[in-house]
Amino acid sequence: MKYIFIINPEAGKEKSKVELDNEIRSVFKDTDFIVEYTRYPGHATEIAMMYASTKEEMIIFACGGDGTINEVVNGMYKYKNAKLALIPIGTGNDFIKFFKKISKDDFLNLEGYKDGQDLPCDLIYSNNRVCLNIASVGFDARVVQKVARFKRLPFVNGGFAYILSVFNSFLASMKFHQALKIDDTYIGYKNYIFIVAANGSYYGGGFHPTPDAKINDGFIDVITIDALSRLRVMTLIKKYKAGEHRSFDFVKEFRCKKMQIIGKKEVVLNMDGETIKVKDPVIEILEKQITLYLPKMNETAA
Ligand SMILES: Nc1ncnc2c1ncn2[C@@H]1O[C@H](COP(=O)(O)OP(=O)(O)OP(=O)(O)O)[C@@H](O)[C@H]1O
Repeated sequence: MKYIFIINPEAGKEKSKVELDNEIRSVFKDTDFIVEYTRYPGHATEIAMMYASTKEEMIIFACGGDGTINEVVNGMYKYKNAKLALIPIGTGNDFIKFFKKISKDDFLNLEGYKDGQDLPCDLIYSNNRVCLNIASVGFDARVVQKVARFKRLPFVNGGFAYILSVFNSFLASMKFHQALKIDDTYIGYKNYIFIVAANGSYYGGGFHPTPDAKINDGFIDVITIDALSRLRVMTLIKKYKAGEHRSFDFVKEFRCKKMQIIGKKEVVLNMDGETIKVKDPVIEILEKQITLYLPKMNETAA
């Protein structure tokens, strides 16, 4: 078995990359391991693909935040010889919050991977890309898209870019006029704030849109939020963050294998923090497409 560590030196701030590097060299010293550092956005996809396509049995460790996981998954998901492990040294690390019985410290403890366990996991597919966690269209996708733009400004770091982006998106129209196709059911045009298609259950720094979503059940959990006034949105954000929004009549839930978001114009589609502009995206589940390699724990993870 080969162990490939792909480290994003720009991710998060907590765990020092030097410390992680030393730990890898100490814990994995008697194994066949390689440590690679990303040098630019998108590089983790290239590295993961380069190794996974050799067809050798391997575990690829995505060391970073959710953006790094997304890049690594996109490079390796077609190759069954490669499993994915997660070392959450990013800022939000929302994907791993799905695992109630494995803490962030467990994921960070390299010793735990000597005797880990496999969990086949679904992926969400759209427009030649996959994501492990959550895809969305509407207000939150716009926020993600604008963060990247604000980050390019001088003296603007990630946190400030996020605040600027939320503020800016809040001032723009918050109505997205879309029709939906959920499996074979057509739902006519309506104004939404956003539409979330989830495999995992947390995103955006701890928001909990789909508390019942399971990463290995073969389904996409969809929630839609109808257009509301800005004041109403502000009063409800806390409930949305806590996952307590589902009883409101402006929230609808669906579970499906495939959906389409239909509109007159292109939409911004967010897939785990990566955004693309597309017309009428089809979003579908790829059942058990990837194997997660989880650190040792006492009970089953999902
Ligand atoms: N060497 C690099 N220089 C600049 N950016 C990089 C480099 N390597 C990777 N990136 C980019 O860094 C971005 C942020 O990474 P990531 O999402 O993993 O960390 P984070 O934002 O701290 O965590 P989270 O998404 O969990 O909040 C990714 O979009 C990735 O493309």
